[in-house]
Amino acid sequence: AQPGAVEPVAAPMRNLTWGQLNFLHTTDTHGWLGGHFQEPQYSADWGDYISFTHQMRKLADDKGSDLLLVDTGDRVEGNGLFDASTPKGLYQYDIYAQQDVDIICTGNHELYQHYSIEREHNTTLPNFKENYVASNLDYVDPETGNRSPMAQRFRRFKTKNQGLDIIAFGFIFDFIGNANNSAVQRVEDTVKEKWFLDVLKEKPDVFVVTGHVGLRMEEFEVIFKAMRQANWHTPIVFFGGHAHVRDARRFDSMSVALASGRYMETVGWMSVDGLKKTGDVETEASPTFTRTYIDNNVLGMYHHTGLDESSFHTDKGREVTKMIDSARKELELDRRFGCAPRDYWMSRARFNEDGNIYKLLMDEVFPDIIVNEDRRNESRLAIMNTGGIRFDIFKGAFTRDTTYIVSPFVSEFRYVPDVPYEIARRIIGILNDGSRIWASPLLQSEIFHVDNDVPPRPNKFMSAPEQQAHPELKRDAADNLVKKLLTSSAGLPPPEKPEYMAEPQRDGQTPLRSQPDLIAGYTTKDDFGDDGDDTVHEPLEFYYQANAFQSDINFPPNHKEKPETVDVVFIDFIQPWIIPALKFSGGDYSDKDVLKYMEGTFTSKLAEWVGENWQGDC
Ligand SMILES: Nc1ccn([C@@H]2O[C@H](COP(=O)(O)O)[C@@H](O)[C@H]2O)c(=O)n1
Repeated sequence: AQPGAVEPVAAPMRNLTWGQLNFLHTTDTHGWLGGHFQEPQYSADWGDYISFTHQMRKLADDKGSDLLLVDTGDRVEGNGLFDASTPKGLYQYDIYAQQDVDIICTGNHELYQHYSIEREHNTTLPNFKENYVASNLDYVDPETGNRSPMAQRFRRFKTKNQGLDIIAFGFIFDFIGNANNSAVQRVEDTVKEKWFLDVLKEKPDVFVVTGHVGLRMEEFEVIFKAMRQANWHTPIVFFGGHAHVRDARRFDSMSVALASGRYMETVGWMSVDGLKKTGDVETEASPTFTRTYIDNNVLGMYHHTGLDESSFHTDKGREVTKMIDSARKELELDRRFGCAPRDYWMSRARFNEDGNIYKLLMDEVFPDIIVNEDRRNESRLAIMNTGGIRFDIFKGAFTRDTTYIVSPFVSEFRYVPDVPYEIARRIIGILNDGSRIWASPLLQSEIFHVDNDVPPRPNKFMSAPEQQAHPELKRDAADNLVKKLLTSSAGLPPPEKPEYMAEPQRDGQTPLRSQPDLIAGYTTKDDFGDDGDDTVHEPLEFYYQANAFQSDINFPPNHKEKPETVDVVFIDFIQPWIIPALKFSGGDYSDKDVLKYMEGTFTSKLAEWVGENWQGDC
């Protein structure tokens, strides 16, 4: 682990089950190759992971089984190691490439910016060559406009020890926010293509579908159905991501899916037994599957390899730890901007309660930072999506690294000037509408005049991915909240507590407080049961948050008086929802009415604010 990281402590562990074919899975690492400095249970770095995979491959060789490494994208954006350099990723791509990943695909974060698509194309692709698979993603040459597959559409290979015949795919969900030097083909169209249908006629021992796709998203369903229609008898193992959660799903008796969390907190383990090898007597495979979510720390890695501090680490692993350490120094990631006076949580505190990160932003940060000198005296509503905040703030040092961990995006503030307050006040309620209005194609065409070909963009995409993946159990409560929001006069969440914020959700987990020494962490419940986490944890609390939050700035001091007009200021990412929300509120606005509000990104403004306001000791 990195120097300065807090040491993990031993915790009750569950063992891994090995099979004929085994997988280690990373996803949504978002630049956290240095591990977590303030959370010991996730403190292993990419160098430790390299040592771990080396030792696990040796174990596989000893057992005569096979081990494959999979990564399902979103390797970039979300940590100083990627975001703090100019250009972004100056050190990250090289550090990441020290790992031998057998199957790798692309996430949406590799595609938001023109620049990161170029890096994917000219750096990650050559680094991983035939291991990179892009089943529904094309690269568009910015000079010629020519469109060609980002990488091969599928990969066929034999495993090292048993010669198992594998056909692997690499999908991305139907993402539409990509820069124009890439093109994502809809999954439902891809599975009708000749090349895909031809591959399904083959009879490998296993299909491996990697995808930057949440396990419960429709895209995996579509792929599974298309595959099973063409091929009834081949086991299929899916590896997904994007949702930032630990999850496993059973599609049928021969097909399962695994998702392995986020931010290098989790290394996913999947084992498959009962496979039939090509050439075996013509009987059907009857595979069995196991899954484990490994907490990313060296004590767990020692446990699973049966090694210790003196025998576990490899030269290459140590070398990569040094690469990370020196990159962090070059980037001055430990430079302290201020000291957070307490913890601020994204979902471990209620939306409107002290200690909630959005409340901090609404009440303290926005009124200071959302200022355009020429319009300083105008009343304004400043709106941001909760998904724009990516991580909690822990009490203690707030560093250059923390800034990017909390807010990695290059988003800026825009505004629509002089909107009648009667219209503007309704926006926040509509953004947080828990009913299905945003998903209605009729509403899109009739009210928003959006071309019917444009798929609706559900408003939950403004919230944090972890919440987007959260079970729909809160829909009724969310609808009630919306009704209140739409009828409340300020458009702000009403003062009384909405039902769905009243009690924490534990993701259906069993409380384990009977064991006093447990560290709080993931207690996953998936289609396999509730024994998936390698470390036995005390459950974390989870409070549902709104999609977007709002600060009323420079309002008349007497709260009963309301301004005639306000500037509607918002983070650029949510423009696709702001304009329809304005229309829905009775305002005839379009993208043409949107102007830049001020210089600087939210990220830079947050860092300045911390520097000016959190100058205590830590
Ligand atoms: N510029 C951006 C980009 C993304 N978001 C938020 O992130 C969510 C997607 O996150 P994944 O890591 O799962 O891809 C998206 O739904 C937004 O909430 C953002 O706020 N600004």
